[in-house]
Amino acid sequence: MSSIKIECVLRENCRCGESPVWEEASNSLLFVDIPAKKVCRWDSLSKRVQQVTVDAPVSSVALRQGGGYVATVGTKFCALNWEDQSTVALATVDKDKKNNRFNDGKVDPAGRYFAGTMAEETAPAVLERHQGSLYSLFPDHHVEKYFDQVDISNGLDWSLDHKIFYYIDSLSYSVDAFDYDLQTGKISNRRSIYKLEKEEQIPDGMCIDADGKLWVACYNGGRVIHLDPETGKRLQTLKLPVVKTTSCCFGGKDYSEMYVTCARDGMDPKDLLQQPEAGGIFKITGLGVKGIPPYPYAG
Ligand SMILES: O=C(O)[C@H](O)[C@@H](O)[C@H](O)[C@H](O)CO
Ligand SMILES: [Zn+2]
Repeated sequence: MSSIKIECVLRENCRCGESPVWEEASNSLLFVDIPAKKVCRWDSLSKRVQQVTVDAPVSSVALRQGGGYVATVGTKFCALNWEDQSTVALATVDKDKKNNRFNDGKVDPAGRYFAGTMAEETAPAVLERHQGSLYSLFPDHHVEKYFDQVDISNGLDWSLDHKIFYYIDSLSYSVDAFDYDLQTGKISNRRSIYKLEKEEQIPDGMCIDADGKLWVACYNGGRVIHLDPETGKRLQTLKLPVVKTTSCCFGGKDYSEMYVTCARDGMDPKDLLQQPEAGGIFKITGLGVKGIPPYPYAG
């Protein structure tokens, strides 16, 4: 019998922590604080955090084949050199939409960096609707656009056989699936596989586990829900002591631990007093399921 343990391992006071990614080579968790324009790297052994500050909101980070990282900064896909703290733009999207920025992003099993955009928020989940699009940066640095009319482009991952792409547009309150062609990176046949219940609030970041099941962080819901994408059933709910849970990934030894990010922005002083760990990094152990390593960007 495994017993689930949920603990805050880092009190980072992120305004909006997001995009947790495990880097096995350094035993570290990478994540971003979007409005603070920071990419952070928490060493799970030394418990120290390093950070790189960039010049625009940074909404996701990913590993890069051959070393270093890639990140979505403002409306740019960028390469990030940790040593000299420099970023180099690889491509820019939404040039005609000055109020847009990237949001969540993740690399597909073939090494393409997928990320979507949204209009900048005036308050959490308050924004001009339908301004976002979903894109991917191919290894040769060209960008493909999949669709527009997105509200808040969020969680994404791929099935273990690479034949399905899972995607969340937060304000649809739905987890969607597409058929996925790994060779071409094309998506088709969009359908909903899970509609959130009212108390689950807003679906945000997401990851897949080694059994092919999904874990979805629920913003304002203070939880991560465990979904079976084949039956559309919720299998489990993990409740956290913070309400603005934003994303999750597996990491640690053999990817047996789950890491969860969360936000502080949008909380009033009373809530912040009651949730002193808001904006921190949570580790969940004893889930009895493992994750899979993140794919590195191949360009
Ligand atoms: O992290 C994100 O995905 C958005 O940038 C955040 O602002 C919130 O999560 C969003 O408001 C919830 O819908
Ligand atoms: Zn998000």
